[in-house]
Amino acid sequence: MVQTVPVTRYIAAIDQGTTSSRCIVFDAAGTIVSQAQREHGQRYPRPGWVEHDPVEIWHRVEAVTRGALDQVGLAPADLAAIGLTNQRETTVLWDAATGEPIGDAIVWQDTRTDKLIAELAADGGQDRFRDRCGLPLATYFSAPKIRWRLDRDPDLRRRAADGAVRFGTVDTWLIERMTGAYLTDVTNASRTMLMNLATLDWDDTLLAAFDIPRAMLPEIRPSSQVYGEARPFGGVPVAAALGDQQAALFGQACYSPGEAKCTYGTGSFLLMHTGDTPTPSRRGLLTTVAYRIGDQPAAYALEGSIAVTGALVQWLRDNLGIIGSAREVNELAARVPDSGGCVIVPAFSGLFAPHWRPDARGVIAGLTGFVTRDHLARAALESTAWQVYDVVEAMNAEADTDLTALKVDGGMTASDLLMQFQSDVLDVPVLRPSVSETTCLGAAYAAGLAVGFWPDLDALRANWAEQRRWTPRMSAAARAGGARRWRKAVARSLDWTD
Ligand SMILES: Nc1ncnc2c1ncn2[C@@H]1O[C@H](COP(=O)(O)OP(=O)(O)O)[C@@H](O)[C@H]1O
Ligand SMILES: O=P(O)(O)OC[C@H](O)CO
Repeated sequence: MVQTVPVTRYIAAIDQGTTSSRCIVFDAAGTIVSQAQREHGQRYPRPGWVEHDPVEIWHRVEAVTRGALDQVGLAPADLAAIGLTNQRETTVLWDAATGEPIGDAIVWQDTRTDKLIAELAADGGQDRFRDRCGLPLATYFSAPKIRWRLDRDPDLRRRAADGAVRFGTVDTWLIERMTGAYLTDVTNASRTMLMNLATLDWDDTLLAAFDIPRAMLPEIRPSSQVYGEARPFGGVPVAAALGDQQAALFGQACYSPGEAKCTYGTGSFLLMHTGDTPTPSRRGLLTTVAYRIGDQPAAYALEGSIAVTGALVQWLRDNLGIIGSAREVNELAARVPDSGGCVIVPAFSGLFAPHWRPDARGVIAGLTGFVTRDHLARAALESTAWQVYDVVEAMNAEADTDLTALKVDGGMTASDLLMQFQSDVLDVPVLRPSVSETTCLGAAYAAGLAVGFWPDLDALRANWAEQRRWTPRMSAAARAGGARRWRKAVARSLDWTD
């Protein structure tokens, strides 16, 4: 019998995130073979504005992809496919003929569209488009960012209507650079506020409400499908794209209704798989597409998006200087048994899920002469857990079934204190997998499925292994007392801006 020796044995996943781009090469067991990472610049031209240079992002992506291959002496021919995952909602415009960006990308955190959002919400309320796109009116999503650009440049609007200007989320921008194809994956499209969740196509009512021409939008495609050949990387098939939070859900093998993960980074994002029909939310969660594999029906998720979690730790480091590194927050917090009655609500850019209150601003409540920087460090970590608690409460009520365990990933899961406190306040086990790079892993899985590198979801599920588990230790009375104090602090953060 003649044995065939496979010549391509790896999948590369590119994760283009808010602060950095990374590329991780995985083998068939889902084990990391190599990785490279590079940061890109954050531009803050005015208060509340956040921009990225799309060309710089592309150069970082090129560099990390080559870097990850070079580290272990791999050539593009050793790859079966490339999978892409990306920061979501961030809005790029470029010239259809030249491919050159028109201005910088407007990042998801940017709040310049707050007046436009207030005007749109004045006519029908914040939830007026929820039944179509699953999202509340918020500065977070792409549609208001596109509209802001078109409103300020009549010539741009005219060219956009003629198809001479292209809009894309970061997946679209990078896929066009790699393959020449102009398309978006359905999970990214579901974050624009322009896609209808039922038809999975651009929605004429939403396009009219935001005054955005269809001619400037890409074709919506499944998340796992060969899109084209990556010309700068030896023609390897680009075979998946997913928003980064959906990719983490996929990498955590949450393939059945009720399975959930939370990714703790700059912000934190909890997604629960809800099956193959969209579940509407009446409690401030987002209804979003989880993934779509080829021509199979799409899977949907409920999402609780929290804008500021790890960013608060960075703020303690960079703005207050009470810690020298993110890791140090744990050393301070561990010196005290509790936060000394102090509660931080880090509503730096309003509160996202489940409150959606752009008028909120950060507060430190309960200050007394007793409170030290150790208590502040502890309160900072606890604020992450309480924000996730709010989202889980909404999720339980919405899904009509209580979460029984939470899979976690992301940079903040390095904090043992936070993970224990999270398990305590949620009263469920918190599980961290052996491969913590779930975002890249999810993109690799989706690409691998498209090219037959992995046969099916069962094979991917078999790769998931628990590395660490935290179980609840807190009394019900302590949990209830903490929740009460948290709710009072949240109430004090509201109605701050005019
Ligand atoms: N040991 C730690 N304890 C607490 N927070 C941490 C720790 N290490 C990193 N962080 C926080 O986690 C975030 C980085 O996580 P990461 O998953 O890389 O984020 P992102 O993908 O959003 O850039 C930073 O905001 C940092 O403050
Ligand atoms: O790039 P991250 O990890 O900060 O994720 C950003 C989210 O996709 C925003 O919705």
